[in-house]
Amino acid sequence: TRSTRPQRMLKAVQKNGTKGNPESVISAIDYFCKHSEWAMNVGDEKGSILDSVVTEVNPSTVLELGTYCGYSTVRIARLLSPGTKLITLEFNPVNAAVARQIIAYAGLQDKVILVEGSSGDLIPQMKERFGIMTFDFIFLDHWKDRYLPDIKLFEECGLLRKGSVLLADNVICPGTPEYLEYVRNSPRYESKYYPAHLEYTKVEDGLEKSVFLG
Ligand SMILES: O=C(NC/C=C/[C@H]1O[C@@H](n2cnc3cncnc32)[C@H](O)[C@@H]1O)c1cc([N+](=O)[O-])cc(O)c1O
Ligand SMILES: [Mg+2]
Repeated sequence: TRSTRPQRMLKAVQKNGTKGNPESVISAIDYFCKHSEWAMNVGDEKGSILDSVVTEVNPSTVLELGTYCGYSTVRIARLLSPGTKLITLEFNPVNAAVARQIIAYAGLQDKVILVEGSSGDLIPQMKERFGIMTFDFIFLDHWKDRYLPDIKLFEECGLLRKGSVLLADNVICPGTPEYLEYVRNSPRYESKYYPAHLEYTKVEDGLEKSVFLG
């Protein structure tokens, strides 16, 4: 059967990237998306904002929802301090298989735990399966109608602490109106919008950073 876009993206990484060099993997994916096929990676513009927030937080416990091809996984993992690992959740096995290879090509496999499954099922298992008490940093980039139910799940499972940072992609395009309304109106979060553009386009989009106040 015909290859998938993630599989074609992996080929481009193996062709144009340098093994063990995360920056070259990021550049190879951005080049592929700009010159061959658009894909829903967070991209270079929003990716730089992601980088700055990760660097500012310098998290010890990290969770990503929606690995897709591993582009933002590589962006985040390359910035983590030695010994810190990020957990990333992906329920499409074909995408997960591509992401594992892209993460390994970047040489970051020892800093990433990719778990296949849905966030709704896996979030309640974080404590028992991975010994996580609370997350310092969470990147939301999965199905947009899952952002709100999953943030409520984080609260119910006691996975947030005073100062936990949630960074959400696509709050304008495709948009996550219910999530935005929740974090911007809840007294339990301090929220800030980072304006940017939809990856590889001129369409308005941005990231919402929400700090849990305890
Ligand atoms: O739809 C978008 N992203 C959804 C991402 C989806 C990816 O996360 C996984 N997933 C989903 N819920 C999951 C729950 N649990 C685990 N994996 C999950 C899916 O298997 C897919 O690999 C999107 C769309 C546009 N766009 O312009 O259209 C732009 C973007 O930046 C986007 O992020
Ligand atoms: Mg996105």
